[in-house]
Amino acid sequence: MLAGHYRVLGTSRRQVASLPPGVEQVPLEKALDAPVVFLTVAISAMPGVLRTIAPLLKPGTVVVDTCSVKVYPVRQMKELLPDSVDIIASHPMFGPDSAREREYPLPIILWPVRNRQGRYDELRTTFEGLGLRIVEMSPEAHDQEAAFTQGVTHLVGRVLRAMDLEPSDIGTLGYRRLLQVMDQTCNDPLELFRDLQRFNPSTREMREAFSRAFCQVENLLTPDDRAVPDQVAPDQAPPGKEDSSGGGDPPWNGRS
Ligand SMILES: O=C(O)C(=O)C[C@]1(C(=O)O)C=C[C@@H](O)C=C1
Repeated sequence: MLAGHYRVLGTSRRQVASLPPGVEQVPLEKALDAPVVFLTVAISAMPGVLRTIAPLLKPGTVVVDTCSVKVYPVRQMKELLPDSVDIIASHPMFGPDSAREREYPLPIILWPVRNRQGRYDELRTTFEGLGLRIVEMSPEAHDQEAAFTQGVTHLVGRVLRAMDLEPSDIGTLGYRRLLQVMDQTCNDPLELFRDLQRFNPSTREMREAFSRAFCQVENLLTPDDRAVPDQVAPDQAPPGKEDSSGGGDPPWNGRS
């Protein structure tokens, strides 16, 4: 996204075979010479990466994290980066799969953590120029809201995958959308799922609310359903739906 407008240098411990167009792979020290350094590493890898880069950063550099949770990496950056560098927290609310859809202006969360050089507004304007929708939100507010939006989506996606759901010839539109949620979330590394749930202080509350809601919905079935026979007696079944096999569940269960 940025490569059309800026010189983008990327660094990695391994040689990256297919770089995005316009991105040049360089050694770590050279990448850290850039005026703005984006960290695109796993949430759980942040402390290690910050310790590695801290002594190499030049005064005045702006460090921008892109983690999917915000309270934890912001605390780590404040603790581990030198006072001479500025810090911006960001979370692009899209990734390689979702960015392709582009159904709406893609949102990016931004928050100026330390803005002594005053470059925050410049970055904001750059992202706006790229067509992104800027949402300014504190790390705490982000994590609370993201737990009940992105966090619950990844939880449901992993639960559906654990059920071994498969595409079906008679799949309804809703079912196909469920499979999309499953595929999109499980296409991300398991590490992202674990980190999203472990490092966001609000995801436990979300998972508890999810379990309670699941039980609540199950309970919708119990009291009344006890009055409804599991099997529909042949004389109650609609014409042509009699169970002639003499056993087993009839295909029609009285619900449409
Ligand atoms: O596009 C994708 O593949 C994504 O999974 C992107 C996705 C998500 O939709 O949860 C994953 C991580 C980022 O924090 C933001 C968005």
